[in-house]
Amino acid sequence: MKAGIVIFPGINRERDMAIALEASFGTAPRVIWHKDTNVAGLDLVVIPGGFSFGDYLRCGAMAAHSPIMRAVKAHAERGGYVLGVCNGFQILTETGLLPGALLRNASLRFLSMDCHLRVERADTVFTNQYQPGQTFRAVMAHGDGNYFADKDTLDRLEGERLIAFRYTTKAGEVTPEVNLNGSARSIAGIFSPNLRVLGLMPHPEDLVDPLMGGTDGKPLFDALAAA
Ligand SMILES: NC(=O)CC[C@H](N)C(=O)O
Repeated sequence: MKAGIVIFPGINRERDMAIALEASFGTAPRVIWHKDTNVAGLDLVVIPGGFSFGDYLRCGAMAAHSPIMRAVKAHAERGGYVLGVCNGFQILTETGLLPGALLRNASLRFLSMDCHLRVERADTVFTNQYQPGQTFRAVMAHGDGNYFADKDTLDRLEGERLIAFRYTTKAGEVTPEVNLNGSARSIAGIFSPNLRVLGLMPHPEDLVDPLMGGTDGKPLFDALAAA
């Protein structure tokens, strides 16, 4: 699978994402500037985290209108893979590739800390190297990670099994105490209906090497590399 990373002004997590992808894929991802207009030849488009356009207006709202996003949308409509992490997830919701929105954290504070994610389904190209129901450690670093969608959308996401990850305790329990940003139904990440677009707030790329303090995020990149 050939991967590329899209960069917008203010994005700052592309190096970490490139290192994580290269460690699993064996080749460096293509780097694409937001003013480019095509993603031809790529199987996977990754939108990394950061502060695109300084988080002005709303996180991800301006990036969603960059020229490259038309090509990313067409790529997704053709059945291509897309991964959005943190600001990347926000950009995917603003683009309409994933439903809902990421609101200001319930505490109104920027949260920078470890969390545990429960794997809600492990039969996807992104998650098949985890076990269903398994928890893994990830790092959150965001001001606007409070996932919101209306009740019908949340019911549909649950009914169609499109919730990828939930914030839980290490033992896998959903509790309000560990849903630190206040996300609806403790949702940390969701899939598109064809399971080829994944957006999540915490950063799996932060834990892909023992030198980083853990490798809990590596199975996600290994799974993509093996697809
Ligand atoms: N690490 C990130 O991508 C942060 C996303 C966004 N700037 C926020 O604070 O919510």
